[in-house]
Amino acid sequence: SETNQKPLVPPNPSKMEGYDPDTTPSSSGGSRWTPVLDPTNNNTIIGHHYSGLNYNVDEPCALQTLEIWHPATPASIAHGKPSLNETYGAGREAPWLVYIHGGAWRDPAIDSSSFTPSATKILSSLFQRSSSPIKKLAGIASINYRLSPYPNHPTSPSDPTDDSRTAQHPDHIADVLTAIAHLEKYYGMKSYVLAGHSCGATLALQACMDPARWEKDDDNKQGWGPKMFVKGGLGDGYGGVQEVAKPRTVVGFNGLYDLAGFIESPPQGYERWREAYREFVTSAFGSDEKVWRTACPASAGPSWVKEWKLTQRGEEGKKRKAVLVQSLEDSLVPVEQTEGMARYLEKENEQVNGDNKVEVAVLREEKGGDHDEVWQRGDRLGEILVSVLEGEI
Ligand SMILES: Nc1ccccc1C(=O)C[C@H](N)C(=O)O
Repeated sequence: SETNQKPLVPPNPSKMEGYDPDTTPSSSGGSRWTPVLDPTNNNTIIGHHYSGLNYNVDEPCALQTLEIWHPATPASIAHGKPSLNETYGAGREAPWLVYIHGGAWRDPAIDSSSFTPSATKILSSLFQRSSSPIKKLAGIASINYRLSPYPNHPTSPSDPTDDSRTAQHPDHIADVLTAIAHLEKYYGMKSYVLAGHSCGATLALQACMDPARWEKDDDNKQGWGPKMFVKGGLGDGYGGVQEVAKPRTVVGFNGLYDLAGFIESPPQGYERWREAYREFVTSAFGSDEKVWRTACPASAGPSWVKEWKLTQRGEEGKKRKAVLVQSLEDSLVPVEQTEGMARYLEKENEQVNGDNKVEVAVLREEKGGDHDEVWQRGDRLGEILVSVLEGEI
Protein backbone atom coordinates (compact mmCIF):
# COMPACT_ATOMS: atom_id res chain seq x y z
CA SER A 1 0.00 0.00 0.00
CA GLU A 2 1.02 3.59 -0.40
CA THR A 3 2.84 5.44 2.27
CA ASN A 4 3.14 9.13 2.89
CA GLN A 5 6.77 8.72 3.91
CA LYS A 6 8.12 9.40 0.45
CA PRO A 7 9.38 12.97 0.17
CA LEU A 8 7.03 14.93 -1.99
CA VAL A 9 8.46 17.19 -4.61
CA PRO A 10 7.00 20.37 -6.02
CA PRO A 11 5.50 20.07 -9.50
CA ASN A 12 8.24 19.69 -12.06
CA PRO A 13 8.20 22.72 -14.38
CA SER A 14 9.58 20.61 -17.21
CA LYS A 15 6.46 18.51 -17.01
CA MET A 16 4.01 21.39 -17.04
CA GLU A 17 3.43 21.42 -20.75
CA GLY A 18 -0.05 20.06 -20.19
CA TYR A 19 -1.57 22.92 -22.12
CA ASP A 20 -0.72 20.86 -25.15
CA PRO A 21 -1.50 17.19 -24.56
CA ASP A 22 0.62 16.34 -27.59
CA THR A 23 3.64 16.97 -25.42
CA THR A 24 2.27 15.63 -22.14
CA PRO A 25 3.58 12.27 -20.98
CA SER A 26 0.92 9.68 -21.64
CA SER A 27 0.71 6.35 -19.88
CA SER A 28 -1.35 4.69 -22.55
CA GLY A 29 1.22 4.95 -25.26
CA GLY A 30 0.97 8.23 -27.05
CA SER A 31 -2.61 8.78 -28.01
CA ARG A 32 -3.05 11.82 -30.26
CA TRP A 33 -5.87 14.14 -31.14
CA THR A 34 -8.46 12.39 -33.24
CA PRO A 35 -11.42 14.07 -34.89
CA VAL A 36 -14.92 13.21 -33.73
CA LEU A 37 -17.39 12.87 -36.58
CA ASP A 38 -21.07 13.66 -36.31
CA PRO A 39 -22.90 10.30 -36.22
CA THR A 40 -25.87 11.90 -37.94
CA ASN A 41 -23.67 13.10 -40.79
CA ASN A 42 -20.35 11.30 -41.01
CA ASN A 43 -18.62 14.13 -42.84
CA THR A 44 -18.78 16.82 -40.21
CA ILE A 45 -16.09 17.20 -37.58
CA ILE A 46 -17.82 18.10 -34.33
CA GLY A 47 -14.93 17.73 -31.93
CA HIS A 48 -11.45 16.52 -31.11
CA HIS A 49 -10.65 13.76 -28.68
CA TYR A 50 -7.54 12.83 -26.70
CA SER A 51 -7.20 9.85 -24.34
CA GLY A 52 -4.66 8.50 -21.88
CA LEU A 53 -3.60 11.78 -20.28
CA ASN A 54 -1.83 11.35 -16.95
CA TYR A 55 -3.09 13.57 -14.19
CA ASN A 56 -0.56 12.19 -11.75
CA VAL A 57 2.32 13.74 -13.60
CA ASP A 58 5.31 12.60 -11.56
CA GLU A 59 4.32 9.07 -10.57
CA PRO A 60 1.88 7.96 -13.23
CA CYS A 61 -0.19 4.95 -12.37
CA ALA A 62 -2.05 3.09 -15.12
CA LEU A 63 -5.46 4.35 -14.04
CA GLN A 64 -4.60 7.92 -13.06
CA THR A 65 -5.55 9.14 -16.48
CA LEU A 66 -8.30 11.08 -18.14
CA GLU A 67 -9.56 11.71 -21.62
CA ILE A 68 -10.91 14.90 -23.11
CA TRP A 69 -13.15 16.02 -25.92
CA HIS A 70 -13.44 19.58 -27.20
CA PRO A 71 -16.17 20.98 -29.43
CA ALA A 72 -14.70 21.74 -32.83
CA THR A 73 -14.09 25.31 -33.96
CA PRO A 74 -13.07 26.59 -37.39
CA ALA A 75 -9.50 26.86 -36.08
CA SER A 76 -9.40 23.36 -34.60
CA ILE A 77 -10.79 21.87 -37.81
CA ALA A 78 -8.13 23.71 -39.80
CA HIS A 79 -5.30 22.52 -37.54
CA GLY A 80 -6.53 19.04 -36.72
CA LYS A 81 -6.43 19.79 -33.01
CA PRO A 82 -7.78 22.37 -30.60
CA SER A 83 -6.26 25.79 -30.85
CA LEU A 84 -4.58 26.45 -27.53
CA ASN A 85 -5.72 30.03 -27.10
CA GLU A 86 -9.25 29.36 -28.12
CA THR A 87 -9.64 26.21 -26.09
CA TYR A 88 -7.54 26.79 -23.00
CA GLY A 89 -7.22 30.56 -23.10
CA ALA A 90 -7.36 32.55 -19.88
CA GLY A 91 -10.61 34.18 -20.85
CA ARG A 92 -12.52 30.97 -21.29
CA GLU A 93 -15.70 31.26 -19.27
CA ALA A 94 -17.67 28.28 -20.56
CA PRO A 95 -18.01 25.40 -18.13
CA TRP A 96 -16.47 21.98 -18.55
CA LEU A 97 -18.35 18.76 -18.14
CA VAL A 98 -16.52 16.20 -16.01
CA TYR A 99 -17.70 12.58 -15.91
CA ILE A 100 -16.89 9.87 -13.36
CA HIS A 101 -17.58 6.31 -14.50
CA GLY A 102 -19.12 3.61 -12.31
CA GLY A 103 -18.37 -0.08 -11.74
CA ALA A 104 -18.63 -0.47 -7.97
CA TRP A 105 -15.14 0.99 -7.46
CA ARG A 106 -13.62 -2.21 -8.81
CA ASP A 107 -14.81 -3.28 -12.26
CA PRO A 108 -11.89 -3.18 -14.73
CA ALA A 109 -14.26 -3.38 -17.70
CA ILE A 110 -15.77 0.06 -17.04
CA ASP A 111 -13.47 3.04 -17.52
CA SER A 112 -13.32 6.59 -18.83
CA SER A 113 -14.02 5.43 -22.38
CA SER A 114 -17.50 4.40 -21.27
CA PHE A 115 -18.44 8.05 -21.78
CA THR A 116 -17.71 7.93 -25.53
CA PRO A 117 -21.31 7.42 -26.72
CA SER A 118 -22.54 10.19 -24.40
CA ALA A 119 -19.75 12.60 -25.34
CA THR A 120 -20.47 12.08 -29.03
CA LYS A 121 -24.15 12.68 -28.43
CA ILE A 122 -23.42 15.85 -26.47
CA LEU A 123 -21.12 17.32 -29.14
CA SER A 124 -23.57 16.40 -31.87
CA SER A 125 -26.54 17.92 -30.11
CA LEU A 126 -24.68 21.11 -29.18
CA PHE A 127 -23.80 21.50 -32.86
CA GLN A 128 -27.44 21.17 -33.78
CA ARG A 129 -28.31 23.91 -31.34
CA SER A 130 -25.47 26.33 -31.84
CA SER A 131 -22.90 27.38 -34.42
CA SER A 132 -20.30 27.84 -31.70
CA PRO A 133 -20.63 25.12 -29.05
CA ILE A 134 -17.22 25.96 -27.53
CA LYS A 135 -18.95 29.04 -26.07
CA LYS A 136 -21.33 26.78 -24.15
CA LEU A 137 -18.98 23.94 -23.29
CA ALA A 138 -15.22 24.39 -22.95
CA GLY A 139 -14.52 20.68 -22.87
CA ILE A 140 -15.55 17.27 -21.66
CA ALA A 141 -13.30 15.23 -19.39
CA SER A 142 -13.86 11.61 -18.40
CA ILE A 143 -11.78 10.47 -15.45
CA ASN A 144 -10.19 7.14 -14.56
CA TYR A 145 -9.25 6.46 -10.96
CA ARG A 146 -7.53 3.62 -9.13
CA LEU A 147 -9.79 0.68 -8.41
CA SER A 148 -10.26 -1.55 -5.39
CA PRO A 149 -9.37 -5.24 -5.48
CA TYR A 150 -11.58 -7.54 -7.52
CA PRO A 151 -9.82 -10.89 -7.08
CA ASN A 152 -12.78 -12.96 -8.26
CA HIS A 153 -13.50 -11.06 -11.47
CA PRO A 154 -14.22 -13.78 -14.06
CA THR A 155 -11.84 -12.57 -16.78
CA SER A 156 -9.61 -9.83 -15.28
CA PRO A 157 -8.97 -10.68 -11.62
CA SER A 158 -6.94 -8.02 -9.84
CA ASP A 159 -3.27 -8.65 -9.19
CA PRO A 160 -2.26 -7.63 -5.62
CA THR A 161 0.95 -6.10 -6.98
CA ASP A 162 -0.93 -3.85 -9.42
CA ASP A 163 -1.16 -0.46 -7.73
CA SER A 164 -4.04 0.56 -9.97
CA ARG A 165 -6.17 -2.31 -8.59
CA THR A 166 -5.43 -2.10 -4.84
CA ALA A 167 -7.03 1.22 -3.94
CA GLN A 168 -9.17 1.73 -0.87
CA HIS A 169 -11.22 4.75 0.16
CA PRO A 170 -10.24 7.59 0.03
CA ASP A 171 -7.90 6.79 -2.87
CA HIS A 172 -10.79 6.96 -5.36
CA ILE A 173 -12.01 10.39 -4.32
CA ALA A 174 -8.41 11.58 -3.91
CA ASP A 175 -7.75 10.61 -7.53
CA VAL A 176 -10.91 12.36 -8.71
CA LEU A 177 -9.86 15.56 -6.91
CA THR A 178 -6.34 15.29 -8.31
CA ALA A 179 -7.80 14.95 -11.80
CA ILE A 180 -9.98 18.03 -11.27
CA ALA A 181 -6.94 19.97 -10.00
CA HIS A 182 -5.08 18.91 -13.14
CA LEU A 183 -7.87 20.22 -15.37
CA GLU A 184 -7.87 23.51 -13.49
CA LYS A 185 -4.12 23.91 -13.59
CA TYR A 186 -3.27 22.76 -17.09
CA TYR A 187 -6.48 23.16 -19.05
CA GLY A 188 -7.84 26.42 -17.67
CA MET A 189 -10.98 24.80 -16.25
CA LYS A 190 -12.85 27.33 -14.12
CA SER A 191 -16.31 25.97 -13.61
CA TYR A 192 -17.76 22.57 -14.32
CA VAL A 193 -20.73 20.31 -14.16
CA LEU A 194 -19.78 17.07 -12.39
CA ALA A 195 -21.62 13.96 -13.52
CA GLY A 196 -21.25 10.37 -12.40
CA HIS A 197 -22.81 6.96 -12.90
CA SER A 198 -23.39 4.47 -10.07
CA CYS A 199 -20.36 4.75 -7.73
CA GLY A 200 -19.28 7.68 -9.96
CA ALA A 201 -22.35 9.49 -8.62
CA THR A 202 -21.19 8.76 -5.06
CA LEU A 203 -17.80 10.24 -5.95
CA ALA A 204 -19.42 13.28 -7.58
CA LEU A 205 -21.22 14.13 -4.34
CA GLN A 206 -18.12 13.36 -2.27
CA ALA A 207 -16.37 15.99 -4.39
CA CYS A 208 -18.81 18.57 -2.97
CA MET A 209 -17.81 17.75 0.59
CA ASP A 210 -14.88 19.18 2.51
CA PRO A 211 -11.82 17.15 1.45
CA ALA A 212 -10.64 17.27 5.08
CA ARG A 213 -13.26 14.56 5.64
CA TRP A 214 -10.91 12.15 3.92
CA GLU A 215 -8.23 12.55 6.56
CA LYS A 216 -7.50 9.82 9.03
CA ASP A 217 -6.12 10.11 12.55
CA ASP A 218 -2.70 11.70 12.59
CA ASP A 219 -1.31 8.84 14.64
CA ASN A 220 -2.24 6.39 11.92
CA LYS A 221 0.79 6.95 9.76
CA GLN A 222 -0.10 4.17 7.37
CA GLY A 223 -3.55 5.57 7.01
CA TRP A 224 -4.90 7.95 4.49
CA GLY A 225 -4.91 11.68 4.73
CA PRO A 226 -4.49 14.83 2.76
CA LYS A 227 -0.88 14.01 2.01
CA MET A 228 -2.08 11.14 -0.11
CA PHE A 229 -3.87 13.56 -2.37
CA VAL A 230 -0.74 14.71 -4.08
CA LYS A 231 1.37 11.59 -4.41
CA GLY A 232 3.25 12.94 -7.39
CA GLY A 233 0.29 15.07 -8.33
CA LEU A 234 -0.44 18.75 -8.13
CA GLY A 235 -1.91 20.67 -5.25
CA ASP A 236 0.71 22.77 -3.57
CA GLY A 237 3.19 20.02 -4.32
CA TYR A 238 4.25 19.65 -0.70
CA GLY A 239 1.55 17.41 0.63
CA GLY A 240 -1.34 19.80 1.18
CA VAL A 241 -4.94 18.94 0.43
CA GLN A 242 -5.86 19.63 -3.15
CA GLU A 243 -8.26 22.50 -2.95
CA VAL A 244 -10.32 22.41 -6.08
CA ALA A 245 -13.32 24.46 -7.07
CA LYS A 246 -16.56 22.66 -6.38
CA PRO A 247 -19.05 21.98 -9.14
CA ARG A 248 -22.10 24.19 -9.33
CA THR A 249 -24.17 21.30 -10.62
CA VAL A 250 -23.88 17.61 -9.85
CA VAL A 251 -25.69 15.02 -11.94
CA GLY A 252 -25.99 11.47 -10.63
CA PHE A 253 -27.14 8.58 -12.81
CA ASN A 254 -28.31 5.36 -11.12
CA GLY A 255 -26.27 6.47 -8.13
CA LEU A 256 -25.22 4.73 -4.93
CA TYR A 257 -25.79 7.12 -2.04
CA ASP A 258 -26.32 4.99 1.08
CA LEU A 259 -24.47 1.68 0.94
CA ALA A 260 -24.87 0.81 4.62
CA GLY A 261 -28.59 1.40 4.29
CA PHE A 262 -28.84 -0.96 1.33
CA ILE A 263 -26.85 -3.70 3.04
CA GLU A 264 -28.82 -3.32 6.25
CA SER A 265 -32.18 -3.60 4.51
CA PRO A 266 -32.23 -4.05 0.76
CA PRO A 267 -35.49 -2.88 -0.80
CA GLN A 268 -37.90 -5.52 -1.98
CA GLY A 269 -36.69 -7.17 -5.17
CA TYR A 270 -33.04 -6.32 -4.50
CA GLU A 271 -32.35 -8.71 -1.60
CA ARG A 272 -30.37 -11.03 -3.88
CA TRP A 273 -27.67 -8.38 -4.30
CA ARG A 274 -26.98 -7.91 -0.62
CA GLU A 275 -23.82 -10.06 -0.51
CA ALA A 276 -22.50 -8.59 -3.77
CA TYR A 277 -22.92 -5.12 -2.25
CA ARG A 278 -21.24 -6.21 0.97
CA GLU A 279 -18.34 -7.60 -1.06
CA PHE A 280 -17.65 -4.52 -3.18
CA VAL A 281 -18.31 -2.11 -0.32
CA THR A 282 -15.82 -3.97 1.87
CA SER A 283 -13.29 -3.95 -0.97
CA ALA A 284 -13.75 -0.22 -1.51
CA PHE A 285 -14.17 1.01 2.09
CA GLY A 286 -12.86 -1.74 4.37
CA SER A 287 -14.88 -3.58 6.97
CA ASP A 288 -15.70 -0.67 9.29
CA GLU A 289 -19.38 0.03 8.69
CA LYS A 290 -19.00 3.45 10.27
CA VAL A 291 -16.79 4.41 7.33
CA TRP A 292 -19.48 3.17 4.91
CA ARG A 293 -21.93 5.57 6.55
CA THR A 294 -19.77 8.64 6.81
CA ALA A 295 -18.38 8.28 3.28
CA CYS A 296 -21.79 8.07 1.62
CA PRO A 297 -23.58 11.34 0.88
CA ALA A 298 -27.08 10.26 1.97
CA SER A 299 -25.88 8.73 5.24
CA ALA A 300 -23.01 11.05 6.23
CA GLY A 301 -25.23 12.89 8.73
CA PRO A 302 -25.96 16.59 8.92
CA SER A 303 -24.79 18.63 7.36
CA TRP A 304 -22.15 18.37 4.72
CA VAL A 305 -24.10 20.54 2.29
CA LYS A 306 -22.66 23.67 3.89
CA GLU A 307 -19.22 22.42 2.81
CA TRP A 308 -20.35 22.65 -0.82
CA LYS A 309 -19.17 26.22 -1.41
CA LEU A 310 -18.94 27.96 -4.75
CA THR A 311 -15.79 30.04 -4.86
CA GLN A 312 -15.25 30.72 -8.55
CA ARG A 313 -15.53 34.29 -9.76
CA GLY A 314 -19.08 34.90 -10.88
CA GLU A 315 -20.40 31.85 -9.06
CA GLU A 316 -20.49 33.24 -5.52
CA GLY A 317 -24.05 33.27 -4.26
CA LYS A 318 -25.29 31.24 -7.21
CA LYS A 319 -27.59 28.35 -6.50
CA ARG A 320 -26.13 24.88 -6.37
CA LYS A 321 -27.98 22.11 -8.09
CA ALA A 322 -28.26 18.33 -7.78
CA VAL A 323 -29.90 16.43 -10.61
CA LEU A 324 -30.60 12.83 -9.63
CA VAL A 325 -31.51 10.46 -12.44
CA GLN A 326 -32.61 6.89 -11.81
CA SER A 327 -33.80 4.24 -14.21
CA LEU A 328 -36.85 2.43 -12.84
CA GLU A 329 -35.69 -0.63 -14.81
CA ASP A 330 -32.32 -0.82 -13.01
CA SER A 331 -31.93 -4.38 -11.67
CA LEU A 332 -28.84 -3.56 -9.53
CA VAL A 333 -29.63 -0.20 -7.93
CA PRO A 334 -33.07 0.52 -6.48
CA VAL A 335 -34.76 3.90 -6.85
CA GLU A 336 -34.68 4.13 -3.03
CA GLN A 337 -31.02 5.19 -3.27
CA THR A 338 -31.98 8.26 -5.26
CA GLU A 339 -35.07 8.95 -3.13
CA GLY A 340 -32.92 8.82 0.00
CA MET A 341 -30.40 11.24 -1.50
CA ALA A 342 -33.16 13.65 -2.51
CA ARG A 343 -34.70 13.41 0.97
CA TYR A 344 -31.34 14.17 2.58
CA LEU A 345 -30.88 17.29 0.45
CA GLU A 346 -34.45 18.49 1.00
CA LYS A 347 -34.00 18.08 4.73
CA GLU A 348 -30.82 20.14 4.58
CA ASN A 349 -32.78 22.75 2.63
CA GLU A 350 -35.19 23.13 5.53
CA GLN A 351 -32.32 24.50 7.63
CA VAL A 352 -31.40 27.33 5.23
CA ASN A 353 -33.19 29.86 3.13
CA GLY A 354 -33.29 31.23 -0.38
CA ASP A 355 -30.15 30.96 -2.42
CA ASN A 356 -28.55 28.71 0.18
CA LYS A 357 -30.88 25.90 -0.73
CA VAL A 358 -29.66 23.27 -3.15
CA GLU A 359 -31.98 22.92 -6.10
CA VAL A 360 -32.95 19.27 -6.34
CA ALA A 361 -34.34 17.66 -9.48
CA VAL A 362 -35.20 13.96 -9.51
CA LEU A 363 -35.74 12.26 -12.86
CA ARG A 364 -37.33 8.83 -12.62
CA GLU A 365 -36.79 7.18 -15.96
CA GLU A 366 -39.60 4.76 -16.82
CA LYS A 367 -37.76 3.37 -19.82
CA GLY A 368 -34.23 3.95 -18.60
CA GLY A 369 -33.09 0.38 -19.20
CA ASP A 370 -30.88 -1.66 -16.92
CA HIS A 371 -28.11 -0.28 -14.71
CA ASP A 372 -25.43 0.21 -17.37
CA GLU A 373 -27.65 0.84 -20.36
CA VAL A 374 -27.75 4.58 -19.72
CA TRP A 375 -24.05 5.01 -20.56
CA GLN A 376 -23.94 2.13 -23.06
CA ARG A 377 -26.60 3.92 -25.12
CA GLY A 378 -25.43 7.42 -24.26
CA ASP A 379 -28.29 9.19 -26.03
CA ARG A 380 -30.44 9.90 -22.97
CA LEU A 381 -27.43 10.52 -20.73
CA GLY A 382 -26.13 13.00 -23.30
CA GLU A 383 -29.53 14.60 -23.73
CA ILE A 384 -29.92 15.16 -19.99
CA LEU A 385 -26.45 16.68 -19.71
CA VAL A 386 -27.09 19.02 -22.65
CA SER A 387 -30.30 20.16 -20.93
CA VAL A 388 -28.30 20.79 -17.76
CA LEU A 389 -25.66 22.78 -19.69
CA GLU A 390 -28.39 24.79 -21.41
CA GLY A 391 -30.02 25.57 -18.06
CA GLU A 392 -33.20 23.70 -18.97
CA ILE A 393 -32.97 21.31 -16.03
N1 LIG B 1 -23.54 -5.42 -8.12
C1 LIG B 1 -23.64 -4.07 -8.25
C2 LIG B 1 -24.59 -3.37 -7.51
C3 LIG B 1 -24.70 -2.01 -7.65
C4 LIG B 1 -23.90 -1.38 -8.51
C5 LIG B 1 -22.96 -2.04 -9.26
C6 LIG B 1 -22.82 -3.37 -9.14
C7 LIG B 1 -21.81 -4.10 -9.94
O1 LIG B 1 -21.74 -5.30 -9.91
C8 LIG B 1 -20.87 -3.29 -10.75
C9 LIG B 1 -19.79 -4.00 -11.50
N2 LIG B 1 -20.29 -4.50 -12.76
C10 LIG B 1 -19.03 -5.08 -10.76
O2 LIG B 1 -18.81 -6.15 -11.32
O3 LIG B 1 -18.61 -4.84 -9.63
